[in-house]
Amino acid sequence: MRISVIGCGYLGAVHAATLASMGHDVVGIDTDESKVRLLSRGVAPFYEPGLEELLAHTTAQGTLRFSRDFSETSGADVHFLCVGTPQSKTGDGADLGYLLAATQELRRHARAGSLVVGKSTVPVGTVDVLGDLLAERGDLLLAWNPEFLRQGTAVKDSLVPDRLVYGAEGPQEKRAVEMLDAVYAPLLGAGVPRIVCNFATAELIKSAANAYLATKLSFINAMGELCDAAGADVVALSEAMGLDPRIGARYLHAGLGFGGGCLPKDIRSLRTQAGSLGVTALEDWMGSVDTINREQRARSVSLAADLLGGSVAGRQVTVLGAAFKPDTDDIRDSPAMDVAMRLVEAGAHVTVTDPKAINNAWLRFPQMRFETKPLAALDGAELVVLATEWDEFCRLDPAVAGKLVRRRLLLDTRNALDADSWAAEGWTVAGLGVPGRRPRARAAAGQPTSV
Ligand SMILES: NC(=O)c1ccc[n+]([C@@H]2O[C@H](COP(=O)([O-])OP(=O)(O)OC[C@H]3O[C@@H](n4cnc5c(N)ncnc54)[C@H](O)[C@@H]3O)[C@@H](O)[C@H]2O)c1
Ligand SMILES: O=c1ccn([C@@H]2O[C@H](COP(=O)(O)OP(=O)(O)O[C@H]3O[C@H](CO)[C@@H](O)[C@H](O)[C@H]3O)[C@@H](O)[C@H]2O)c(=O)[nH]1
Repeated sequence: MRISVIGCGYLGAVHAATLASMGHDVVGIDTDESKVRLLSRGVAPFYEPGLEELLAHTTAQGTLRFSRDFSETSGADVHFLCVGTPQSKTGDGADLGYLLAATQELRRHARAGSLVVGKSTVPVGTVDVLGDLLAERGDLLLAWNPEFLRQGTAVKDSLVPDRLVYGAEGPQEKRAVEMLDAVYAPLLGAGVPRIVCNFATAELIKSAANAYLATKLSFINAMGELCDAAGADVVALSEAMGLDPRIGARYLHAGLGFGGGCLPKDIRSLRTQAGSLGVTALEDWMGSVDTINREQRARSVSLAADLLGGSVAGRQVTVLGAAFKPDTDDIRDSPAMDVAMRLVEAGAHVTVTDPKAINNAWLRFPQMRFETKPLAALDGAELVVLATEWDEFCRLDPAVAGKLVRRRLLLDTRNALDADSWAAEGWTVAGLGVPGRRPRARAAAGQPTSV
């Protein structure tokens, strides 16, 4: 099929490349000239494992191209809206300005009978607003197909998704579903489940999924606070809980909490939606999830001060990690950068290192020093803070690191390192929710776990 993808950021570029790899003829449209220039050469404008190979292949074989010119959408049968819906500057709701602008442009160029499909994450009711905009044309179809990919595994998540959700309604429903089935034929053929529902349900499925993940994370982090107060160990607690298949171990990893361009803004948007629709229990709930999450950043900074004898002022602190999670260069609402900034504000001299996110971070945070090599970043540190659990940091040799630092103090905010081996090299290791820090227990399948 001929497809246009409007908005080629972390979501759209991956979506465009994976659709092209499935055999579709795809044009990606973005207003950002530098992004379009890079993508057109088959170069990814951000770090996402597997994307560059896919882009290089599909642009070279001619099934994928990029443009700033909206008129290029006129040949497409299906258009995917993938522009940003960031938190609005005036409140916690979503800023729909990019989505409205893109829809208006598309209305001018899309050919009769083509299908407009939203993938951006939106507050419930947005599709109706876009539907009204498109209705002025009278010959375009509309569907909503929220996206669930995660950065860092976005290519795999797009090629092997857990499910496909189609929001479709009214007299257009049958045709919209047929067209989406044709787009996703290889995935459906491989057995990916498909759920067809109305617009409001499709919008809310996406919000609910992110809110649930965030809830799980804030729950375990609140339990971590309780563990700190009670002398218990949240790592063992989480592991034991996660072995119950009704609970599951994923998104139960306690530590610094969640960040990124999705979960934080999406729970705030859901909070606003719940408030405006009078569901105050959910509004309060989302508020608590957000508050607990933010508290992990403050707790980390106060633990850093405790480790340094009460204050970080004037101390040399190395923060391992800038990205909001491993395997991405994205620093949007990054817990790591938040902690680094709070340490700077408390008077510390902060050096940050990250395998991929330094280029995004150094322009925005001139108050700190950046190093691309972790060993160089450790030089002279009085405290090391692990804030993003990149493999490269988890593999650091505590003996080698110990020779570079001034003091062997480690705050592992992700509870990701093997505390025993660091302690064996003379390091004092602290973490969130692990007051009497013990090594992480790893349950072997079928064997009893002792912690
Ligand atoms: N990042 C993810 O992992 C992910 C996953 C699922 C859903 N989402 C949702 O997808 C949407 C996009 O997120 P993102 O992370 O890709 O954002 P992003 O900021 O990385 O990308 C948005 C892109 O849209 C472009 N753009 C803005 N206005 C435009 C216009 N009028 N016409 C064409 N292009 C325009 C921007 O230049 C940018 O490249 C959001 O609603 C987000 O919540 C994101
Ligand atoms: O056990 C865990 C798992 C994750 N995180 C943190 O949670 C945040 C979000 O992680 P993840 O969900 O893997 O990344 P995203 O790429 O933000 O993906 C989320 O947001 C996307 C955008 O809406 C959705 O499409 C995905 O389904 C949803 O997982 C990161 O800061 C992680 O460090 C933890 O602290 N502990």
